[in-house]
Amino acid sequence: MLSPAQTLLRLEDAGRYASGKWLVRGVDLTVDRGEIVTLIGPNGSGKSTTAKMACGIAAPDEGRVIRDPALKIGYVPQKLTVDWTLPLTVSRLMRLTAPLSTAEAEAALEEVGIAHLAGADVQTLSGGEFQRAMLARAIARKPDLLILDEPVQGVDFSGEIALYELISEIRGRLGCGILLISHDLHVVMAATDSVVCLNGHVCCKGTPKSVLESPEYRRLFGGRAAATLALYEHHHDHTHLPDGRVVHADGTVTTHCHPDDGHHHGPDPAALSEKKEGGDA
Ligand SMILES: Nc1ncnc2c1ncn2[C@@H]1O[C@H](COP(=O)(O)OP(=O)(O)OP(=O)(O)O)[C@@H](O)[C@H]1O
Repeated sequence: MLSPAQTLLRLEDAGRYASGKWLVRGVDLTVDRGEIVTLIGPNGSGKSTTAKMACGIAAPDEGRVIRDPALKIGYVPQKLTVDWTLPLTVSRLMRLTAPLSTAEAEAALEEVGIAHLAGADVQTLSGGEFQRAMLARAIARKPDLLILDEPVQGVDFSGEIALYELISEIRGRLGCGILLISHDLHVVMAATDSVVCLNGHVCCKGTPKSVLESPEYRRLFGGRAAATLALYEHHHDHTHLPDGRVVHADGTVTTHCHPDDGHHHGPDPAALSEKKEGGDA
């Protein structure tokens, strides 16, 4: 059970195994009501797999994913499988997978600022408009938890800022928790309460402020510490090979990696795992 009423989702040592390899392992994270938790990490580090475990599309093969069965989840996947040869209006996109009243659809489109595009063909939307339509679809049923897998794809820099501001506003209005996946921590930094960095497992985590201020972070990034983007670019102590094996900094090759397997020589993750200090960073 999730004891504090505020905790919406908890992953405990969660891992997913497929095609003979671990896609991600040892993921511990919680999302509380009203909190934005951001998952960052390089390509293939397990962010989407973690998001799928969080929303129940993929079951963990080890560890646990705990959430109230009655929890309403709004999910924006990284990829959408749609037959684009058929015309699809925004209004129809809203109802593709779930029944929705016209009033609910209109209210959600209004909330994300694209009510005027309800009748537009989805293929004619700009990158920012499309992401807003996806967001509208996810919030239409007033979810307790929003899971957004790279919600700023195809959006330019100023559009990204506007979208993250909108996501923060939605969190305030709905009072929901948000699990956000992003490559661009430099923009998302201001809009997140807590950051979890993945590299096949949890590499480090904490509030953006605590991560930026920690000696471990400064040791990792040196003179670039002020550049928040560096958190995403930092040197991981191992590399994942295409066949699923892992090359560690000491040259050892193993079939998998795990924080406790004795091959990891980065900063003590516990030192970065400071609990929320109160207030948004
Ligand atoms: N169903 C699957 N079967 C086999 N391998 C998979 C499957 N799904 C994902 N993978 C692999 O697992 C790893 C993690 O994938 P995942 O999509 O979670 O990474 P990601 O961090 O979201 O990457 P990106 O930033 O590129 O979107 C990748 O190496 C991917 O190729």
